[in-house]
Amino acid sequence: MDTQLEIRLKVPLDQFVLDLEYASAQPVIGVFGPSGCGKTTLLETVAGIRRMAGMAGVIRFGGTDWLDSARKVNLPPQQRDIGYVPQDHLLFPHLSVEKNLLAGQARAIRSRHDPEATFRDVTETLHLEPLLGRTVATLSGGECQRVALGRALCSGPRLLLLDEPLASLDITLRRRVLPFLLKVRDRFRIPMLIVSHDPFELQALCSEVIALRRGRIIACEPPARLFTREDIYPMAASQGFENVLPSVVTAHGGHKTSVRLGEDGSGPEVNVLPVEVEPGERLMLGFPASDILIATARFEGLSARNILPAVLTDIRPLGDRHIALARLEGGSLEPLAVEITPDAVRELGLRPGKSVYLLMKSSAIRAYS
Ligand SMILES: Nc1ncnc2c1ncn2[C@@H]1O[C@H](COP(=O)(O)OP(=O)(O)OP(=O)(O)O)[C@@H](O)[C@H]1O
Repeated sequence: MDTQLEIRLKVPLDQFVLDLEYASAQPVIGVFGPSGCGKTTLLETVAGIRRMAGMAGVIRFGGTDWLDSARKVNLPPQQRDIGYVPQDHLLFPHLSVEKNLLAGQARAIRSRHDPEATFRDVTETLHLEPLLGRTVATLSGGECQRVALGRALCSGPRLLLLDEPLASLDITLRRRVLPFLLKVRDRFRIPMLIVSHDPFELQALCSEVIALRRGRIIACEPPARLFTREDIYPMAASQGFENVLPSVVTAHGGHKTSVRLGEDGSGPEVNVLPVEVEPGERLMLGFPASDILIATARFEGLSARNILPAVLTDIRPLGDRHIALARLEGGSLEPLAVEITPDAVRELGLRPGKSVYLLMKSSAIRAYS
């Protein structure tokens, strides 16, 4: 894959220097890290909104230099072909949804796209048709986020920059708006750079995640691998860690929905509580690391509906617990993180390479359509 985004940057801040070297061809890149580590500064610098004294380096996207301080190149935001959705969405509150979307379109600088077709596509993908005549001031938080995303898309961007796209929403609403982001990713296939402190969102959306600490990259990996690292997991698990896996619905009815894990549904079968979906549709599943049990034998007479053979790939001490990484048999999924006590590790003789079963109650698995 050719490098799409290249960043070599030094930006002096209050307490430290944002100091990065990064190049990637990944389509959807996440930026993760504690508050104040430089995530928004990075995004705003890529957008061309943040222009600070002492800033030096190169930002190149798709072969175009957006910033090259040595050559005194620093394109203004409107020449960078970006769609930027800031944390507080900055919609025009007294204008209708339609006018807000058209304002995005008016900002398009070169028309590589058909603005009317894009408008139709965006409103349909984000289910904005019923809202077009409403003024923004009357919308809910989740609706505002969808409009802000729509406005950014209507400008026909080559790169979407999203700053904590769901952070202003409560957890229930966040999980309801996330599927729209997934639809945007899959429908428009525009590269994205997404700042978020939510490992769930980043696992669901991104192919690669950068972890920052005090302005420096401390890790850069596919999300499932990044969040299960010993130095990242405690940060990612502060509110409980969920393994996120895509799946394809195989059957729906009665008291359960059955899916097969994996983007293409080639992984093992799992049962979840009933969800309003049709066979063939995709579901994003969340498996809380603290709700998965490990067994060394296949016991009979358990109420858990999911008993999946797996192989342990690693066991890592993390403070008062251990995390075991277990690769499910069948398919090519990343290993799942399972929280377990040191006593259980010792008494069950758990070690990398050991074959085990993962036990999951259907009701412990969260499904998002
Ligand atoms: N204009 C500025 N001049 C100097 N320092 C700044 C400026 N803006 C922000 N900073 C400092 O840079 C650091 C990074 O801020 P930034 O907003 O990029 O962090 P963040 O990771 O996005 O945080 P959060 O998750 O809380 O939004 C902070 O210590 C902040 O005080």
